[in-house]
Amino acid sequence: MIDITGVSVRFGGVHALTDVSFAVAEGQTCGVIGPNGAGKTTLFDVVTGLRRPTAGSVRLRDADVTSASAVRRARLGVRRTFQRPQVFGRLTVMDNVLSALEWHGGGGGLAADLVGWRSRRRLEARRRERATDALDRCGIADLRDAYAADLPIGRRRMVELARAIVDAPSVLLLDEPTSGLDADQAGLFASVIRGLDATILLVEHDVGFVMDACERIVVLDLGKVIADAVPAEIREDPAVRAAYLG
Ligand SMILES: Nc1ncnc2c1ncn2[C@@H]1O[C@H](COP(=O)(O)OP(=O)(O)OP(=O)(O)O)[C@@H](O)[C@H]1O
Repeated sequence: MIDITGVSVRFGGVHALTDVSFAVAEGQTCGVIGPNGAGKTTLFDVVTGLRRPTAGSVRLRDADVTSASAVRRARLGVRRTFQRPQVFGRLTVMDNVLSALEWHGGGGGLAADLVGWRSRRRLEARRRERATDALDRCGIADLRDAYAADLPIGRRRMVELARAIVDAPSVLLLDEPTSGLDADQAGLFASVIRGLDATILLVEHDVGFVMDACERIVVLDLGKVIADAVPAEIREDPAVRAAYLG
């Protein structure tokens, strides 16, 4: 589902990633851990199309997307959240989530102008239903009319998650999802992603959360994969303990 083969990224003399290869099977949740500067964000940028690798290839759902734009990957069902939640501060929570459906031809935009008002109203009602469902699942239905800019970071993170899941993503990349969340919110976050029918790649510093939420963990250190195994094995791996877990 996600196939990363021989990916290297250089920034001048810095080798951010060196010959990174691993695959995530359909429906699997795979954690990526490693110390600061290990290359985790660069890897996400390569998978989502924000950065072209210096070498290697990326395949998503059997399509080689190494040279594909971020927009094309989004059309294949790839969604992402960021270390600092990316939401529209001047839109309400509901509009933030609706806008994630808008561009996809989910009933809004120019296409909607071509259909009669009855169909349009039906499509609009369907979009609102889907957005409401995403807000419910993320525990922020009561905040639907609040402006995103007025929310604390934990809530903004849930708005970003609602935006990411509203369109039933096939591939979801989560960059430090629990940062800024309290224990209850992190628990809710874990249960939301567990309920998704998506292949998930997750970067996270909270090792407990990763061990709990992921079926598999890839460990990066200085741009290289130093381990790739199930959580129990990762916990016992001497190289991982030395580099990261301590
Ligand atoms: N745009 C850039 N220009 C130059 N060097 C960069 C750039 N982006 C990242 N790097 C370098 O590449 C390496 C990997 O960085 P990256 O941000 O991917 O690591 P990370 O594992 O996500 O770190 P963190 O946990 O701190 O977010 C680091 O040495 C970083 O300084």
